[in-house]
Amino acid sequence: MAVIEVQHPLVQHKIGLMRAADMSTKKFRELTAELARLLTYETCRDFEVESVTIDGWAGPVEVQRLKGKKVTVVPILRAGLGMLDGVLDLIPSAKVSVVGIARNEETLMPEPYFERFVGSLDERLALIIDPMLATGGSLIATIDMLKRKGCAHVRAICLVAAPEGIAKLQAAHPDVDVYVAAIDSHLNEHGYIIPGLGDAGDKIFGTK
Ligand SMILES: O=P(O)(O)OC[C@H]1O[C@H](OP(=O)(O)OP(=O)(O)O)[C@H](O)[C@@H]1O
Ligand SMILES: O=c1cc[nH]c(=O)[nH]1
Ligand SMILES: [Mg+2]
Repeated sequence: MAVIEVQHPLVQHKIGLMRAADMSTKKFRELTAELARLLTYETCRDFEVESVTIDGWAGPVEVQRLKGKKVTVVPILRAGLGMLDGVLDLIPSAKVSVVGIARNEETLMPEPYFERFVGSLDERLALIIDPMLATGGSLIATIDMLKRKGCAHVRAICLVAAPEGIAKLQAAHPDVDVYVAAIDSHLNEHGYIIPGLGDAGDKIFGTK
């Protein structure tokens, strides 16, 4: 498993902006979508292309086309929804599978409450999206669900990850690569990432 911390200056600038305490819901949501777009660009870097000849303005021209990779994006409710439009901007033909998981605030265990997957998961790359990888429980539970449905190729895109969650994910699913804007220092006693972003779901939806 690899965790790719994307070092692009735009990514690093925007994740830095997101750490400010006094940020409006509108701004936090916009930055979440922008980072989702930039991280998707990196996540698709190794997608296969093929040469095809088309009619160009000056005659036949050889161009590169994506080799028709089947993708399902998998937002983890709620916060993952904040990244969905950004990902679909770059992969507009992707199907969307939705997983609802709430982390129990006392035990920090993931509590799944919804799942709706598209068909042919065995033929698809699943691209899980969630801004926060903290203990790793929510992401691991989502990968477990996808694999039970026959999905063999999974990647994840997160904005911020904690070392504790990365280690747990690595042990549970060594085949899954994760693209992140930042690997932060540690989790606090409530399971929040430090320095982190705070509660991403609340910030995206304006709750609390
Ligand atoms: O790695 P973990 O320890 O599992 O924590 C990360 C999860 O916690 C947050 O969701 P939350 O459960 O707060 O739900 P929400 O998106 O509805 O706010 C976050 O969006 C992740 O899904
Ligand atoms: O830091 C954290 C940890 C879990 N969920 C969040 O939204 N933020
Ligand atoms: Mg939350």
